[in-house]
Amino acid sequence: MSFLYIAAGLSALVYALYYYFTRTFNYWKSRNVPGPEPIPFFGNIKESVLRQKNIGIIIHDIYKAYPNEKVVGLFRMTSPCLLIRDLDIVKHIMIKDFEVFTDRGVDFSKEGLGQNLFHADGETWTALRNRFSPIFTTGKLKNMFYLMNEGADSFVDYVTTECQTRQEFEVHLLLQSYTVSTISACAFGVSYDSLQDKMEALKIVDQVISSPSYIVELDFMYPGLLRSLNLSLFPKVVLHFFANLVDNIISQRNGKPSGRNDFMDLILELRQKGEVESTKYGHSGKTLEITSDVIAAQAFVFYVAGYETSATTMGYMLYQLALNPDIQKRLTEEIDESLKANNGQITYDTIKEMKYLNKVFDETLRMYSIVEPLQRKAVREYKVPGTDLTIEKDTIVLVSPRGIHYDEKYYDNPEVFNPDRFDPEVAGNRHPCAYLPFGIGQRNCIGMRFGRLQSQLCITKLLSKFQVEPSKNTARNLEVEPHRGIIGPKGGIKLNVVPRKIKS
Ligand code: HEM
Repeated sequence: MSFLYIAAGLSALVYALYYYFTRTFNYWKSRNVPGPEPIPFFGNIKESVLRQKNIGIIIHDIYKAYPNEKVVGLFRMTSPCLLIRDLDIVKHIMIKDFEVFTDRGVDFSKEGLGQNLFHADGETWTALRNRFSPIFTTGKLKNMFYLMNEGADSFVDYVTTECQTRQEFEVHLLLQSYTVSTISACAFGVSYDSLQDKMEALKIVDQVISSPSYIVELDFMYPGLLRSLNLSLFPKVVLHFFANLVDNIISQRNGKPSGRNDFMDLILELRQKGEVESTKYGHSGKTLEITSDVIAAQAFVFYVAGYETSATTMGYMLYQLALNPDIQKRLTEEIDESLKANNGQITYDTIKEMKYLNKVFDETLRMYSIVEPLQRKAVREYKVPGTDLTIEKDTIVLVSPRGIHYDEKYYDNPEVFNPDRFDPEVAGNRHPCAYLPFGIGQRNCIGMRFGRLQSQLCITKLLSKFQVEPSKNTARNLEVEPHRGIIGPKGGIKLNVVPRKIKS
């Protein structure tokens, strides 16, 4: 008898759980929005939750499966969200109707580094963006260029020494040593004594950030939970690391700019000036005091967003150059000419003037856009233009740059690496939302110019002395790492780095 009770109790529990974890699954059907069939608990992102596929690849697969749809309804766990495929709707959401989509929808505890530009929403984001935009201007970057230059020179010295004993490198990791040192110098004025120290610091922060944590999935299941429980996306060790780093730098500089012109100086300058006038990103209605917490949160986001994105872009770029020697030759010729014309010096302006370098860079990010998918949250009800659909307040909308970048409607033979797609006449005829590696609109990447500059400078210096070639271990079919939140090569990128025979 008791067996029957237990069996009945278990069945009721299973039914209750099944009901709970499928309760929303009629959401898109009832609104006539097409989309893939969700499965209990996981919705449409099971392989991402099980760390078998990167979330960016899953969203790209969904994009491909609905070639004739403007929008597709899907479920991240049990939460409905809408994938936007149509570029005119993308333009409305990201640019024209931005006031409805100011939020990214991953807001969390303010004390837990949540007051950073990437994750903050609402008035905090508006105030932060108004405040911090002035430190990313061309003038400020030019002042910082000397710091990047030093970093690139010491990186090339390091490669030169290493090349005496080996040819093959895992270039993704190698390039991270450069971006970590550059971002450390440009953001915090930290110069480590040796490359080994940099790699150690990188490993610690990187391991902590990328170690398996299911807090993101918790946020998918219960949007807003993290903020209401005052939880952070990041472990305490990361919070303490950045809080201590910032406190030390501020006290070393006596709370004032030191003249290094790095980000920390610029933030301290802002703090001295008091409130900013600019309201380009809207009226926040609230004043934002630049406290140590706010500085630590920006230091954190500049650090994380600054090293990995650029190192990954450069890694993929070298990979494609190794596989396409004609393109590498053309780029090397441009670099050699530019160096010759400028007495061997590379400046901010010479980088900007290297047209082919810029095209190779753009084509790399077309094939390998790093931040996938883009995300916004509707802050109020919204009628989706060109459809009969009205989305509710708090609906998350997604855009798949990778889906768009590999769509034959916008790019012929998208699997082929062809920098000439970015000839100004060709690129100028494309829809403004057909190329989105840095996002688009008012909430696009604030560090775009910094990321381009540090990557292009490093590639220029490296290719002025070395060439890259496939090695016997170079993967012909690079897979995307499923464990990380952004796009990156699974197992790294192995290439031979060979000193060039420079003609005298
Ligand atoms: C190749 C390098 C980089 C790539 C591909 C990249 C890409 C992106 C993308 C796609 C976004 C989201 C934009 C959107 O939702 O519309 C973003 C946001 C952001 N990026 Fe970057 N990024 C790069 C470098 C950097 C660097 C060097 C920094 C800082 C030093 C940085 C800081 C940020 C910040 C703070 C945001 C959030 C902006 C906001 O919400 O207001 N990024 N980035």
